[in-house]
Amino acid sequence: MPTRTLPPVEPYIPAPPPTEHLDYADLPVIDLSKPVTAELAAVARDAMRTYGFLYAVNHGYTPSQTKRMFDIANIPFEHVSTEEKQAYAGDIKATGSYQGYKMRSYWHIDNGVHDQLEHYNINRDITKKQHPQALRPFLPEIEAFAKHCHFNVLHPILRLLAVGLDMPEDAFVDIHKFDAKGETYVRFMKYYPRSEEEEQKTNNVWLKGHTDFGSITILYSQPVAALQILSPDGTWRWVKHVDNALVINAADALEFLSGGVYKATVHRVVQPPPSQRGYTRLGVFYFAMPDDEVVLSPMQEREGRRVGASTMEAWRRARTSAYGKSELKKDGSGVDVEVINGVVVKHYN
Ligand SMILES: O=C(O)CCC(=O)C(=O)O
Ligand SMILES: [Fe+2]
Repeated sequence: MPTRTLPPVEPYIPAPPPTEHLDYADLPVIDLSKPVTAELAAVARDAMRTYGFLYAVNHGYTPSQTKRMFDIANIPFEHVSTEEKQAYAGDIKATGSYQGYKMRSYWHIDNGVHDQLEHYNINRDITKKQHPQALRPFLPEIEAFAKHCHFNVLHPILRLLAVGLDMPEDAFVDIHKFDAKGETYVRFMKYYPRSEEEEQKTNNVWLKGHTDFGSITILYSQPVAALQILSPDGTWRWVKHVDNALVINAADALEFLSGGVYKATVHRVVQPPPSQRGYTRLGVFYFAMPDDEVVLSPMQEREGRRVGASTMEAWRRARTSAYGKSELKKDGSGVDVEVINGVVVKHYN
């Protein structure tokens, strides 16, 4: 086979790891090169039942393949003009759909302070939308990346989580088809340092505590400490960077479908520790969700903690439109609450 020369890309240089000692969450590790066995399924099940988070290793990309994806992920932020970004911005709140740029300042965080982060979101069907000029040479690699996430990570994890509930191995896989109508997508995300005033007014919160609305979120581990999860004991703990590992979390749709067994765990993004301040923070994600027409009710008879009954399409549109608006009500403990499609959704500081 002839070897293809890949288009050159400017390297993205990430921040060095933090020098501080941080209180890290102790998350279980799943080795994706191992076959689906009852033992491995039990580890995945217990992780998703208690923490709602786990690490996956040996997913099949070498460190240099992963690094190349981070280099590509930086392009939409650093090599596209503001005018061109605006032309490719998604109308997220009106359409309830993430496609294209989420520009900086689009969301309200707290006390009049808006976010300092940009996304570029790409449906796994990369032909659904046009993309900025600078990204076009890399679309074949982005498409291959989406397939890698879908078939080499998402499906194996979903198989373990189905077996963990004594369901047929493909019960979740069958409602996460690559070619079905749905919004499972790749996200590139860049956070920019904020002013001291913004830090103070938001209590150092960059992205409020939330659950993701899909089934599984896949995050490519990166060195800037900022992601925290709300642990079962009620304390926020940092997520530690593990080279070439994936941080995987359960989200709303999986909680609904599993009758509340798998927890859509609350997580947030805060100002990094002092040794990493002043750096940008680049993220690469795959946000997976069931196919649009799937009804989000328990697939087995179980006592659900939280049960939704809308379709995935209705749920994702409602959650996406609602995010980052300013007029939220606080509950007794100061947490912002809103009711979406009959389900209470909270946003934590
Ligand atoms: O940047 C991160 O580490 C997490 C971002 C996140 O939680 C989200 O985009 O839903
Ligand atoms: Fe999230």
